[in-house]
Amino acid sequence: MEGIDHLADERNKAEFDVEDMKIVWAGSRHAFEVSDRIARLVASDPVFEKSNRARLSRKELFKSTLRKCAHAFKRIIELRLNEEEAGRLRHFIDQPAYVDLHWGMFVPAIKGQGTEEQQKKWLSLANKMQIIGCYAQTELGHGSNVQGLETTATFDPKTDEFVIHTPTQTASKWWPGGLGKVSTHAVVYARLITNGKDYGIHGFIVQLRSLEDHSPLPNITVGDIGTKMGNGAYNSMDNGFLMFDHVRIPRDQMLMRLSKVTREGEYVPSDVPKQLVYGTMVYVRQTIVADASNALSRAVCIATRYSAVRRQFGAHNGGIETQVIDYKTQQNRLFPLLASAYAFRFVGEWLKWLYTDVTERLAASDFATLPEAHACTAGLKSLTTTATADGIEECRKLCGGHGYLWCSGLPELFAVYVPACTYEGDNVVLQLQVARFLMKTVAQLGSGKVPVGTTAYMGRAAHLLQCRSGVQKAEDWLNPDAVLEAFEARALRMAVTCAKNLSKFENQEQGFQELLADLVEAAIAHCQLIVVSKFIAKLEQDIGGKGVKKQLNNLCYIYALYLLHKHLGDFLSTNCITPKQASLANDQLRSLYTQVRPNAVALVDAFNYTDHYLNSVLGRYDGNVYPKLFEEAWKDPLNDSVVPDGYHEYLRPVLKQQLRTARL
Ligand SMILES: CCCCCCCC/C=C\CCCCC/C=C/C(=O)SCCNC(=O)CCNC(=O)[C@H](O)C(C)(C)COP(=O)(O)OP(=O)(O)OC[C@H]1O[C@@H](n2cnc3c(N)ncnc32)[C@H](O)[C@@H]1OP(=O)(O)O
Ligand SMILES: Cc1cc2nc3c(=O)[nH]c(=O)nc-3n(C[C@H](O)[C@H](O)[C@H](O)COP(=O)(O)OP(=O)(O)OC[C@H]3O[C@@H](n4cnc5c(N)ncnc54)[C@H](O)[C@@H]3O)c2cc1C
Repeated sequence: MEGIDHLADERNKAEFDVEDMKIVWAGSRHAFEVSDRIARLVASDPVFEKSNRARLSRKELFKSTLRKCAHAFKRIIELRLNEEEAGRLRHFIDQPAYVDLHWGMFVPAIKGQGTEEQQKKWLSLANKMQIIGCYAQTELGHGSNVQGLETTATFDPKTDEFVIHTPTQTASKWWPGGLGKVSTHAVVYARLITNGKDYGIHGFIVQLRSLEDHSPLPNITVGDIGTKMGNGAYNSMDNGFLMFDHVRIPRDQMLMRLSKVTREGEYVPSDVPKQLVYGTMVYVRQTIVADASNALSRAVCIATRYSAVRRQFGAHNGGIETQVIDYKTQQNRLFPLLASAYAFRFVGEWLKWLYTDVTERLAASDFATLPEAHACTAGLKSLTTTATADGIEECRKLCGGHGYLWCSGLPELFAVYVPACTYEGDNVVLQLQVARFLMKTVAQLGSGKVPVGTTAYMGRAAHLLQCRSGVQKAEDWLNPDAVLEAFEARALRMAVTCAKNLSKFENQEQGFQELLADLVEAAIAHCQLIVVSKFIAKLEQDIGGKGVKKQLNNLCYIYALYLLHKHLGDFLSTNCITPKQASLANDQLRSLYTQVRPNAVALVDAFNYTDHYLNSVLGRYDGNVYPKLFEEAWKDPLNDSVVPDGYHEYLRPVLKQQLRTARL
């Protein structure tokens, strides 16, 4: 059976050019070529083997992670990989590690918040990995409430130093990745106190461990917070705790790009918005949105290929059974996830553009778009990670019993991914930031201030608050204007209803707390509109390749109509559509599923994942699932011996006892 492509028939059915779709998925030919080359490089290197991760103890897993990171760094230098290639290498190695935080948060925090002088000093060390850093913000007692952090950094003018201190147990840093066992340095967020006054949260570079023997420096207590969910999974990461007992650092280790403390201890506030101290989080949230499509597409690739291989029922007169992918229920669960993977890809591309744009504006002292960038990164991070975590679990169920096996690749993917709903901002807390932004925008309607960017639609409130959908037949739901109008009207009406209910409260903050659940739903409606509108905007671009645009068109409308169906209560209760129009949307959705069906396997092939990266018996490119499931089963340590360890001590006596009792 080796060498046979069990999915060849599926691939032959495709009505578009997969190679062209690969370019669209990657973002450009260049991006495709880099990813393809680096993925193969990783797959062919035995050090990056990962198929046995679940069987390693925590210590073995951690050591193997250190080995992989060291080997990766060696290869990066040997092959002179540039920043983009090195990033892809870490991505395809696919093992959470301290390097994610070093490159993903420590370096960006210094870039964003350090002065030029500080950048020169610290980045030259960090870029060569002569120091390794992490991002130490969250504490045992506070994560979401950043303003509630307790760690203090008190300026001592006598010695020109800050004294970093953990005043209570709840002030201990708790969670930072890479902190537990690896980082030599951290950007520590602490309350800045000078001349007896508390100036709130600021970032400080603090050395934690000796560069000679790696032992913690005096008055620093540091360690790993313990094993996390799932075998393998995120346990390769040393999330840590950290306590300071009056640790002294030079004044120039406060990150001083935004605000400063002078030699005399005078606090010089920033002339830019103080929220820029949160800049690293905005950056990372943007990368997490881009990453959501990676995780979801991976799960969807496994579930789609397996659904084409798997057959149940429907055989007549000894014929073959039905492929489970042909059941409409399977399609109704799987294809919206396939469409979501593509949708998140394109909204991720757009968000990257928005982030670059706001960064350029900030450099030119234009802060006008900062609130929108914060709302978009927070809201889309929340929306895409929630949908991806739920989507991975749905893919596991789509694979039936075998999906529950570790070798399906899905349990580990879920366990690694699901904390994305919490880290970098709890998903509910983040949607509430969007809600605050929306309430402000609604309050300004009619004031002459025209909403722009992702809230531009609110400027058409007069129309959107009273319009009725003009859809009369199922195909009308393929009209972008009809879809956009329905999503815009729903989002606006939900936001306006919240604003009206809010206005009934004398105390606005009290009202906000009372209406939290409705506000989150309004924020989600706004974020879903963004994703739908960016997918539609993508279709307006010049996309070449045989049949590619047609497929993307189908996926776009599956995404939109699936959301409409899922949130029908919103659309009906806000009178944006009628029950008849909802039913027509459903008819159109079923028709789209039929059109996507012959292309499904090719649409996941377009992700161009190697078998190494997928690490899934069910998602193998060749579809040769059953013999490989047996191979994996035989590898399990329980099958090392025919009679298990413990038989003589614990099984035999029980069996014998039962036998004796039966004879009596
Ligand atoms: C790291 C590698 C990345 C690679 C990713 C790809 C692969 C991923 C795979 C694996 C890697 C995983 C790595 C995980 C690492 C995880 C790291 C972390 O979790 S770090 C810690 C993150 N912590 C948080 O996110 C905390 C959440 N809380 C907050 O952000 C804030 O406190 C808040 C809840 C948003 C605000 O609280 P509050 O209302 O108290 O606000 P204030 O602080 O008083 O501020 C009020 C005004 O400021 C505005 N605001 C708030 N945040 C921002 C911002 N970021 N930018 C701009 N403006 C902001 C807010 O809107 C208020 O405005 P006004 O109303 O006053 O106008
Ligand atoms: C795997 C992982 C890696 C991490 N890595 C890092 C790292 O590298 N560096 C770092 O500094 N931190 C890190 N963190 C910490 C992470 O950022 C926080 O856990 C996260 O911000 C959530 O904060 P919390 O734990 O305080 O949750 P809490 O705020 O305690 O949330 C608990 C519950 O309360 C709800 N809630 C809280 N506030 C409100 C509110 N205002 N309104 C309504 N509901 C609310 C939440 O929705 C949630 O349901 C990591 C966490 C994890 C899980």
